[in-house]
Amino acid sequence: MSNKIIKIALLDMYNGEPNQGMRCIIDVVNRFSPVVSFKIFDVRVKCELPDINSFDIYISTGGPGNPLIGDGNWDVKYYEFIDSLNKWNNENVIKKHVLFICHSFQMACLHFGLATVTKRNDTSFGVMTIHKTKEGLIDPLFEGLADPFYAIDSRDYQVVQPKLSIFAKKGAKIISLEKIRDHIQYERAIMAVRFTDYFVGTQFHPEADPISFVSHLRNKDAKEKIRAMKGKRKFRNMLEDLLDDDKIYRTNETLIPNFLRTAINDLMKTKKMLSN
Ligand SMILES: NC(=O)CC[C@H](N)C(=O)O
Repeated sequence: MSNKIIKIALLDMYNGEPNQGMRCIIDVVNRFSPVVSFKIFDVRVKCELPDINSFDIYISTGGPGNPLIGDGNWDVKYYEFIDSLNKWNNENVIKKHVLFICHSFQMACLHFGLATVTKRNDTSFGVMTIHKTKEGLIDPLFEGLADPFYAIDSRDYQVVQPKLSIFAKKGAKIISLEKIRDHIQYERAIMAVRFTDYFVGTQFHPEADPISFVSHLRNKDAKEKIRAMKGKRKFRNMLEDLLDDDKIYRTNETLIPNFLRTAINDLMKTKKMLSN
């Protein structure tokens, strides 16, 4: 790995399965290449986790399957690693910044005891509207995004039933929610949480770009499944949403860049402070 100032660890949670997430995350991270370098860790297949002393920023990806179940090995090590990052932040001036995406977000919510994770009645897949909460309106992660904004969602599970007393005790905040579904009696799922000043997570995929979505639809079975699920008109509307500059492109160009910029600025400031 090169000597660039800021080191990013990508925690690959895809369990060896083909996915669009890794390419999209690498694409966004590479926009910061003058100042950052990155290394990938295969958490679920190889049980790989980084050395905490060697990396500044961590992005933990989405992944397949039930977030409540691991193999008793990688999941235990993963949770221990998250605890060690948290402990580090409580004890050190130079902080470790972490972004949890989708599967990792669900696991983090469970681990911190903030909410329940249940299986949805149906798969959520496509371009969704994401609503900022009052806290979300002022969170730097969403700066430059409208309310609501748009994101790609791809999941069978949901984070629901927040334990508000635990949120209050830990200082965690719900920063976005699912769309309001008037005619359906379901609880709105939690779509993003600020766990601490340095840990934040989203249920949706902020890394997704329109190309990744279209590539997924080149698989005939996937396309048919989604078209059947949504109906022809909604499916076509979704394709149109993909081309809109203010929707998926905007989220891709804004959210992870906000996370990285905030983290890089903080790291440069504290590192400089210590070297003075
Ligand atoms: N894309 C994802 O990370 C999905 C998360 C989880 N496996 C679910 O189905 O809800």
